Amino acid sequence: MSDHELQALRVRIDSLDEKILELISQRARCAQEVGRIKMATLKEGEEAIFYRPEREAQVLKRIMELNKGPLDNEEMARLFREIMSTCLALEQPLKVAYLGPEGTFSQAAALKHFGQAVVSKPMAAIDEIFREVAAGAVSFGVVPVENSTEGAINHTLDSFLEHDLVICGEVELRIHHHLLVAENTKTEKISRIYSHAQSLAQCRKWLDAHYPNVERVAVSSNAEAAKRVKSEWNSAAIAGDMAAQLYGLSILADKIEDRPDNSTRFLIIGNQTVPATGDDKTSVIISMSNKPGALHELLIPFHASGIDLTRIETRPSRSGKWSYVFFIDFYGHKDDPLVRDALEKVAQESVGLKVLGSYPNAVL
Ligand SMILES: O=C(O)C(=O)C[C@]1(C(=O)O)C=C[C@@H](O)C=C1
Repeated sequence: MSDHELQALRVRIDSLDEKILELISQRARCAQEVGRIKMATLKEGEEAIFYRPEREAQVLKRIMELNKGPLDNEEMARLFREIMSTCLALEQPLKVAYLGPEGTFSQAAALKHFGQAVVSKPMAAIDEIFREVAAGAVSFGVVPVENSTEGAINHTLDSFLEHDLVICGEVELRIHHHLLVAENTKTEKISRIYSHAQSLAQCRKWLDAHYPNVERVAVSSNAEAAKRVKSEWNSAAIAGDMAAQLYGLSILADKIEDRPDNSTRFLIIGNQTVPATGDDKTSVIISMSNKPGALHELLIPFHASGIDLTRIETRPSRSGKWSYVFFIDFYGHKDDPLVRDALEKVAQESVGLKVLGSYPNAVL
């Protein structure tokens, strides 16, 4: 390519950037106006709801449908995710709690779901995230609920039994673990590997093959593991890209998770119910009396209505020895007539039914 052609393309890019800038500014002014209308139309005692997950899901899906490349749909949606995130911050900056410290996969999930313009607040434990949201100190919380390799995150399920919060969204994150070392680590003398117990489990086979005799130490988070390695010359950490960058560690071995599709699903918890988008999921907790065939009976109404269940987990109910509750996720919104019918029947058969929330299927 000649200098002349390069120059011409750069002039074109400058002119396109000017148009994009003008359009983004116009869009931001529209969002400000939306914010003003939301405030002006409030009834007495009502609080303005600026964040609208159902609308955000629609915007992102529409962009993916309209996109003709060369950027792929996910990349394009991610750009719009950030534009919307900054537009929302003009209406009202969102505060979101996640499982800290900084650099955890939970923080990555929060930023993936809400965009970089949120104010994210690290919490020390899952239960604290629930409490922070319940107390109104933050608008939303992001909690891990299941991992494709290791299964349910029981702390999160149990917290739903203790708090009255609503699930307003979900986000799935591909989890790539790396073996990280600090500048002063003697890599041939590593005698200890720190990580969260879940991450150690997700890399078990790799560790057995490469570091069979090295002590594995479970700590409260991957980011905490990364932090510790900074000051120890004989240890390494298993954590992700964010932690590596934040704590200035280098990657000794990358993508060491045993399963290449290793992913974690996170839930967004808050206080606001979300209207239907036409592509939603619902999560419920059901307790049944302790009798033979209880689970079968509970599933009949879902089957009869053709509702597609995506997950069932069982947890001790905490209200009696050997009694259990079922956490069930399925496609559909609680206001869909078919879902409403099925839930009415389930309520009749069960001892207790609690709808944790209906929310848009994860777009990104
Ligand atoms: O449509 C709205 O209600 C808006 O506030 C605008 C907007 C956007 O930028 O598109 C911003 C934040 C909401 O979460 C959803 C959408």
